Amino acid sequence: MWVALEGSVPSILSKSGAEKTWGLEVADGVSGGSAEMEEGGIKNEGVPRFADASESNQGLGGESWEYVVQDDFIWGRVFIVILYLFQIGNLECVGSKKKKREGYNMESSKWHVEERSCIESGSPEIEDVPETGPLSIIVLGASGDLAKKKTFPALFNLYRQGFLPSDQVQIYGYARTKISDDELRDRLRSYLVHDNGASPEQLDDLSKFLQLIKYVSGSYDSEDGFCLLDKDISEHESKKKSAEDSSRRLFYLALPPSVYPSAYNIVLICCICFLFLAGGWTRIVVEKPFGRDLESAEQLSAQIAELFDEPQIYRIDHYLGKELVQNMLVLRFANRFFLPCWNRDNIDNVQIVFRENFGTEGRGGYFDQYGIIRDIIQNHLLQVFCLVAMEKPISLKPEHIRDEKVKVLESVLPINDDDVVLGQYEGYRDDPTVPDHSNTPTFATVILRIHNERWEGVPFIIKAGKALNSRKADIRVQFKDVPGDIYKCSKKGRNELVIRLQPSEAIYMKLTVKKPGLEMSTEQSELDLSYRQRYQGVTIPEAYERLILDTIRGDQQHFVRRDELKASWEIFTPLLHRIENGELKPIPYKPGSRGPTEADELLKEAGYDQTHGYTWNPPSS
Ligand SMILES: NC(=O)C1=CN([C@@H]2O[C@H](COP(=O)(O)OP(=O)(O)OC[C@H]3O[C@@H](n4cnc5c(N)ncnc54)[C@H](OP(=O)(O)O)[C@@H]3O)[C@@H](O)[C@H]2O)C=CC1
Ligand SMILES: O=C1O[C@H](COP(=O)(O)O)[C@@H](O)[C@H](O)[C@H]1O
Repeated sequence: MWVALEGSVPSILSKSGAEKTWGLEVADGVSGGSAEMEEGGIKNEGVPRFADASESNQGLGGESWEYVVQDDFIWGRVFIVILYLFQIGNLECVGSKKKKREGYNMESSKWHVEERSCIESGSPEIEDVPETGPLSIIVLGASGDLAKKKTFPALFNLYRQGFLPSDQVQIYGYARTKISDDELRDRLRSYLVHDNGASPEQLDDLSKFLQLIKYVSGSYDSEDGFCLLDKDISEHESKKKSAEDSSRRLFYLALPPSVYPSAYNIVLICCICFLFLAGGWTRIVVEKPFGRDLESAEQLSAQIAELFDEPQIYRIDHYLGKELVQNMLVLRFANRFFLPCWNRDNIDNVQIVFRENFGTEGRGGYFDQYGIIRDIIQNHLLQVFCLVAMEKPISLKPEHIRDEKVKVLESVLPINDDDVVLGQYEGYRDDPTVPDHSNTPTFATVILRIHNERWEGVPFIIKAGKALNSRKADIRVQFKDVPGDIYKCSKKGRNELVIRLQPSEAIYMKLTVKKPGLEMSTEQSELDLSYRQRYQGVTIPEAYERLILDTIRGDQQHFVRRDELKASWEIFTPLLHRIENGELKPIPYKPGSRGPTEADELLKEAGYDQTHGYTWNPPSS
């Protein structure tokens, strides 16, 4: 007999045969329920759903896993969950609540705002729970690069600003590496404050913050480490909780994506009892790249959807946490200037550009499996593209915004090979972890074309490259020439709105003015909103800091929804497969250059008119 629990899968993954079985072996006697096969995978209906092994859920076509419970610890939890469910009485009711809560119509593959409003009122673990009470932040992969460079520093900054009060928060690092609490703290120290230049106050905060961190060593395919982790979390919760408090568990997967499926399992075991009994919430943050192409991304999405509700899943894209990316919708929709001219009648072309002046630097092995399109374009730049090109959402509700993002992604036409230039910097293959004949692009320019009323005919030129001549990311909206131009402005250059995402955040508008003096001549100048100058003394938060805070607050606006992810992979998968099949080859370029000259030619062909003799320099003070 097998029991499948909604959103909850017990311990121990063991590979099974051709069938995927989410189940938990229990004593005979419980029966009923059914597994329902729907698009994108299996949805568990009702909580819990009981099914014989013979009628267990069918696989998704990929690898299959069987969950088998191995110890009393889990048994205890299952028993408690069943008791709880009987206590609340109506199992069907819970199941339908879940369905509404998810708001995802599997038949049409669409999210429905109406249903999502049920989420707001009907999702106890997301909306109805006060955002107070013990908060456990669990960083899986705590020994890794992302954790030390981004996750823990972001947590430290949040702590310093009072968002992680020590009377509520405990931070856990989890990884296989066998180190002590203090060893992890020592590893992190230099990433949290600079050795020289830290104030006594910072150092004091640092030592208090480090005391909030505990480390648990364990694997993802046995329950030992997890049991320890869970025990610790439960102790923390019972110590810090008062009667009205709820428990909050945030799992941050700072792990290679290949580990995700087994990590979800661990996370679930951690949550199963507490979720039902303590009335708190569990959220899970997953990093990009989420899949390698449409099929693998959908498979990962189906796996995670079997275990968690969409409102619990935070697919992080740190570009969505950057100040000027977050400003994009404000700029577009809160300014009368831009509303009437943001369209094909006025805009000639749009560029979204990411450049780095260093190569893959020790990450060659990882990078070579993905390439620049998967590393930067399919996620970071495409998210920026959505914010530039989407229609105005009905409101600022996360679902309204994400609905518009999906719509514009779905309006992108298939990419034409003539609209692509790929490059690979010379020396990339010298990295011992990169194969000698690697066809992986480290540079790409791709033109996206949108088939809708606003943008028909306007090329969106998306460019990203490593080992180029500078490090910057910006959005460049180039306007058309002035009709009936009496000043011959177009000879000097077109109007451009530039949003400099980094470094030196700025928004500037290139425009034609009269050259000061006695003569009547024109020149290019700019209206310049340089953040450093305009917002002196204001610290711009790090992207991760902002996004982690959003996860604690339960705000999904700046996270990627499942259907967004699918639509983004639909755009790039055919191109990626052509590259993998060797149908498209990267052109070599010199490190420190602008990339292949063919990319500049493509830019010109697309209509971009470069302003010669004009450069914008960020103000020095
Ligand atoms: N690093 C970065 O700057 C960025 C990373 N990301 C994403 O963040 C995630 C983590 O990246 P990063 O920290 O660089 O990755 P790492 O390669 O540093 O891996 C993180 C940790 O995961 C554990 N790990 C590695 N391989 C396995 C395995 N096969 N099975 C179980 N555990 C494993 C290791 O810990 P241990 O051996 O101790 O268990 C390691 O310390 C990835 O999805 C990456 O794409 C996204 C943006 C930027
Ligand atoms: O996700 C990634 O982003 C970084 C660039 O991030 P940024 O915030 O410094 O612009 C990139 O270096 C890395 O290759 C990629 O995985």
